[in-house]
Amino acid sequence: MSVPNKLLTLVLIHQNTRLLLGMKKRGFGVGRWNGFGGKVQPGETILEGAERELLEESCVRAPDMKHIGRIDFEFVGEPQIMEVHVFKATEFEGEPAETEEMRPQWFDVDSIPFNTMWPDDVLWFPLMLKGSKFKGYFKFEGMDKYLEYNLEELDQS
Ligand SMILES: Cc1cc(-c2ccco2)c2oc(N)nc2c1
Repeated sequence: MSVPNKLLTLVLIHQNTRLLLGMKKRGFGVGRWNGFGGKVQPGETILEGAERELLEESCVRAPDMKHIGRIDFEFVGEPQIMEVHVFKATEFEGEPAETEEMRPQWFDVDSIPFNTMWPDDVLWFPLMLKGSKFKGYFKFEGMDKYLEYNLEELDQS
């Protein structure tokens, strides 16, 4: 019996040579820098979920966020696939501020702290930064290692 995918969002704010990441303070992915996001709730669209999580986790709004990719994450031994929808924004309203969930910080795009991020990021962040659309799949065994992956850059035309 298969289970439906778990829908999640991930929002990156990329302004010229700087990228806004957050240090996850608790829960899933704690101790890693990542974009802002989380579970899509019943009754909201994926975009609404992305906007809500960005505001909750960083105190900023990004009305121009665009859907740039989807990455499916499977964990060995877990039936439910995490379907992560990635959004990118260049403009934002408000001031990034620490919340219970996240401690925001700006990074130069040439100094992204990949060693304290999810191991898949080093593969798809370059696509995100250059403005590509992409579709990915990673099979994780535990939190620190993926056994398989595929990553496809999609045509913009
Ligand atoms: C397995 C996994 C999950 C997520 C995630 C959780 C919530 C939103 O994304 C990731 O995010 C990144 N960058 N790699 C990730 C791997």
